[in-house]
Amino acid sequence: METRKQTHVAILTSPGMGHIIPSLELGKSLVSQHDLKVTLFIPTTSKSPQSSTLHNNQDGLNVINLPPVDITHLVAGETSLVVRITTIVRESLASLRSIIETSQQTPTVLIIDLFSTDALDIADEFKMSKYMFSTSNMSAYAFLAYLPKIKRVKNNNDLVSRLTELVHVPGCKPIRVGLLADPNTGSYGCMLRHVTRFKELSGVLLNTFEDLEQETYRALIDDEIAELIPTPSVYPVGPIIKPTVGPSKNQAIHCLSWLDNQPNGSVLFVSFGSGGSLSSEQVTELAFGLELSQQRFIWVVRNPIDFVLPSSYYLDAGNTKEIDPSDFFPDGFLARTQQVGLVLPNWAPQVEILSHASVGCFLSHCGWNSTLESILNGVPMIPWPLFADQHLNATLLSDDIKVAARTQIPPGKEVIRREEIKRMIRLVMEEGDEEGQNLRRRAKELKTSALRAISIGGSSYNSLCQLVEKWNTESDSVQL
Ligand SMILES: O=c1ccn([C@@H]2O[C@H](COP(=O)(O)OP(=O)(O)O[C@H]3O[C@H](CO)[C@@H](O)[C@H](O)[C@H]3O)[C@@H](O)[C@H]2O)c(=O)[nH]1
Repeated sequence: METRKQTHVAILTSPGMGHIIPSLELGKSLVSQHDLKVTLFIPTTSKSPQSSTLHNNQDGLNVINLPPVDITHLVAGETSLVVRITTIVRESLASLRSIIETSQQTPTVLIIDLFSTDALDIADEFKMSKYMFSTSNMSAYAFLAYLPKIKRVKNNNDLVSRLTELVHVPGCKPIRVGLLADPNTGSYGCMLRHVTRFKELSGVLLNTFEDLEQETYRALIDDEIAELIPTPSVYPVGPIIKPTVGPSKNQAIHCLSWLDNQPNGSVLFVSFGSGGSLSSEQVTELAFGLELSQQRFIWVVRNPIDFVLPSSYYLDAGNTKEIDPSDFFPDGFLARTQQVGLVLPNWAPQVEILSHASVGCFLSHCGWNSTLESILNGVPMIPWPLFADQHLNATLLSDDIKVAARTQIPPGKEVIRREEIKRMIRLVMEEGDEEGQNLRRRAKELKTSALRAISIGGSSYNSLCQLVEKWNTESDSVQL
């Protein structure tokens, strides 16, 4: 009997670990659980980190780093990250097209991410079905899908005032416009261009699960509301998170063995995602806040945004030193906290840390991957949003899902003071605090419900099966 050819799915992610990591995990799961053939395309620049760290050792999954593109002349002076990322993707499309054109088995499905909608033209050319993998939460997606419906503004003054305007996306909690798409930056127009192409998609895979965002999910599948939010079919398929990621072995062993020696639930993990940095003043306050809280901690530290490297750094020929926290920490901080704290420069094996029994709380910038990783490991959070969807995620976690402390982070660029940081940490970490107990209980419940969603027969598992079946049927008919 002739065996059917595996369905070939292409995934195009925009560069940035927050998108690459979940896209890779989606690819792995389509290969290992659903027997598809997957090619993941990653646009790069000469400055891109080597994604060989992304553990690709699976038959059926091909990870292709597209040739590096140079966008410096195209975005000179442009500060918007969204515009930069969009440009990198757009400049990589010629390479993507030629790889697809010459591939032995043309993919029948193309899954893009939010910043890759320009690739939909290639999908049209090669008659591939068009899907998007949204790496953020469902409310963010609903908001973006609704964006074209929001009345356009006339001038710059209007733009500024709209930052704080509440948008009532049907069926969802009101969202401040500026939280997701700052109309004062180039990102707004660029985002609008991406979201107006959502209507071309056959479906959107969301890295979340039904039980986590029930209200929004109901709105998105409600026929009446669908008239108002121009969105294709949605498929919550998450949490899709990575099991491990690229730290050097020594670093992993060191921090994990340090955790082995700490009591259960006693360590606060502090990290701001793949690119988040604080100001020097804020780093100082956080250091003192940690010290005042008298809790154990692991802190993944980056050079502060406004930090000027010491002159010795430039004088040192061939300097490979990337970061030395003692250059910017308060005097004596490392010595005073060495019995209780571990400072890791730049990067840590986050998932391993979060899954360790000694970790009791995650102080996080609330990137959606970090959020899902915390949820899947039953760890309550202290939200410290910095940019993009993170404020929205933080509100969701504190007010709706109730797995994160309610923080009093001042609006704008104000600094969070050490006393407030100490208060938040103690609230979650100390045994006796009722609010902390509730958060820990809720974190356990969510872990159970997240695990249920991705297990065989669970809502996310079924959603993905439904899609795969559709893709297989379509692919079979192409091959006939
Ligand atoms: O030291 C580190 C730091 C990060 N990570 C991993 O890197 C990923 C980071 O992703 P995320 O938590 O989502 O943060 P960002 O990198 O900031 O992600 C971008 O993309 C996300 C998904 O769209 C958005 O929610 C964020 O706001 C946006 O900044 C996670 O898997 C982490 O486990 C590590 O393994 N070690």
